[in-house]
Amino acid sequence: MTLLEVDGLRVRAADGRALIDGLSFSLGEGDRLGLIGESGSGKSLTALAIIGLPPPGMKVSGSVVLDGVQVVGAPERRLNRLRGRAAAVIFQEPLTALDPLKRAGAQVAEPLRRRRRLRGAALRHAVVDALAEVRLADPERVALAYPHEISGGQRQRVAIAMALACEPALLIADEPTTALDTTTQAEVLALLDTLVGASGMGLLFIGHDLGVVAGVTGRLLVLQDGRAVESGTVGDIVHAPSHPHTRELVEGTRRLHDALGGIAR
Ligand SMILES: Nc1ncnc2c1ncn2[C@@H]1O[C@H](COP(=O)(O)OP(=O)(O)OP(=O)(O)O)[C@@H](O)[C@H]1O
Repeated sequence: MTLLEVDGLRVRAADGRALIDGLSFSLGEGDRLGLIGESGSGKSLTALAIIGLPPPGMKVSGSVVLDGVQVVGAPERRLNRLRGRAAAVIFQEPLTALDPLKRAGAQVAEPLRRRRRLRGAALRHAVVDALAEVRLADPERVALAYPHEISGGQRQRVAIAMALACEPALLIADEPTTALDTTTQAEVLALLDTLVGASGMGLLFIGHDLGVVAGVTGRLLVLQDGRAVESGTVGDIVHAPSHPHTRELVEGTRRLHDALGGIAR
């Protein structure tokens, strides 16, 4: 079944500029798609439009059907029921998702209470289990910590636990590792890969680094100035990029890998 069908999506700024211009793609249940493009190409706006949360003043048109529901123009009540369950988002900066004034455990508890109707001791156990599932070494301690008391990597794991607690059909990961150091980035990517694989949820993985995006998805959509310029499998795109912008992305990644290889030697 189709989980997400984006058709002719257009997002305009308040001054009328087209920031997303006629974007179309679809994702089936359990599918993975990488949305790749340079900074400002419209990746985050696409994610926000999918969950019906465009920045204030922007005008969205076209069609986004998420889990059978038309998101564009839907009333807030309908969207609220859809968010979390149909699609949950992990943002680049985990502090976007976390409330600085609430302990991590209390924040993970919210979706568990709502989605699985857990209460009391069962809820407390489920919170610790959810934190352990994202490989937090000391889940009891993390549950009692405030966001500023844990590291960036731990915060992102808590944000992932919150997203997964919603048991979404689709996980949208918007540059989830960009703010992390390289080692933590690799660990969090491997974790996402494992958890998404185990749950069978769909994944829309957004990034600017071809090496990172290709590590978790087999299919790519390349975005430039709000338009899709190329799509295909990672193999096709890496070996025979057809659009000049895609060629630049591939060349850029090759140069970086060569340079890093040089340092390692
Ligand atoms: N709240 C906003 N108000 C006005 N313009 C915005 C807003 N958010 C994004 N834009 C503009 O929309 C365009 C696309 O932005 P978007 O954040 O989707 O890019 P991106 O590809 O996610 O970039 P990055 O990789 O840097 O996060 C950019 O030109 C940006 O300046």
